[in-house]
Amino acid sequence: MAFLANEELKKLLKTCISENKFSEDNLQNASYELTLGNEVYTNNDSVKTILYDEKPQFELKPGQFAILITDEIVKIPAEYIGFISLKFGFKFKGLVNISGFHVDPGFQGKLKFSVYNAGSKSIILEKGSPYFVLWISQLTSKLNKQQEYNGSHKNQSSITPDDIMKIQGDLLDRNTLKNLIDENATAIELNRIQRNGFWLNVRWISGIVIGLLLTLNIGIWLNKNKKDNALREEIKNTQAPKEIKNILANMNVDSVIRNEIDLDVAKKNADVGKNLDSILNQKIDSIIGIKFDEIRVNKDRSE
Ligand SMILES: O=c1ccn([C@H]2C[C@H](O)[C@@H](COP(=O)(O)OP(=O)(O)OP(=O)(O)O)O2)c(=O)[nH]1
Repeated sequence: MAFLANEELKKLLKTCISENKFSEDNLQNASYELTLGNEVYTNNDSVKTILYDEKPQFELKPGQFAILITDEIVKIPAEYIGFISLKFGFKFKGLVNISGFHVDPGFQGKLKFSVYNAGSKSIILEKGSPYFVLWISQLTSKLNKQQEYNGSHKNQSSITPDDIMKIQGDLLDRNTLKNLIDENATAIELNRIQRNGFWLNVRWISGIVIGLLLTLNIGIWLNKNKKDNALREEIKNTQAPKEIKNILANMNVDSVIRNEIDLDVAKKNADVGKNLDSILNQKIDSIIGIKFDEIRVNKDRSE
């Protein structure tokens, strides 16, 4: 068994590459370069893509699978065997040949390649460009008719629905995974920011509410204190006996609040020329009267 060199290869392939598609230009270093046909299928698509002269290219994104098919129909006679591969230049870009590497004696048809872009960038492929390499080796003896290839790939000429169904679907390749992780990380970050914002608002609002309540309470307390002081001042200035004044001095304004209202009424109803002191005294007198009675009752009880 020996591999055919350029001259033998040329002689053989002139008849074994059909439709006069053989070109001497494609003979390279004891191999023949096969070109990309007009069909391609990538795993994210629902159907295959037809390439034509106006739109001869397609993009194979990182992490995508594709089925490629040669333009040439190859026939391998019964005393030969073929070996196939991708050209190094495209392998170097990350294009990996997943499919097999041999062509059986007796095979006839277009060759299909299942490829994967393992690189980090998209690979652009174009109809009619030479991406595949074919070597042919001569067997030690010719196979008989029964031994020749007669399998399911005989006379394959296009990418079939069955081929498509075998690789169809989104794959969780590293780029898809990276995108998913990035999207989730962004969603989590947004969620965190929103939650922080919410609690920040809650803190701000509670701070404001607590501040307002404190201010209100302090205001009420100050007002009450002011009133207490005013009442004490009134008591100090009134004509009541000293003993009563001393008792009243320790009283809280709350305990005389009703009288305070009476004082407002008294003030309102007072004649313009009437002395305010006498009005205040009126009120204090009424307090004194009540408290004095209470004190007396309590005193009587304790005695
Ligand atoms: O990457 C490849 C490998 C093989 N072939 C063709 C040539 C080969 O002679 C034929 C059958 O190959 P193989 O016997 O490896 O495939 P199979 O799926 O086992 O075939 P079958 O169903 O005919 O037994 O398919 C391709 O088109 N592409």
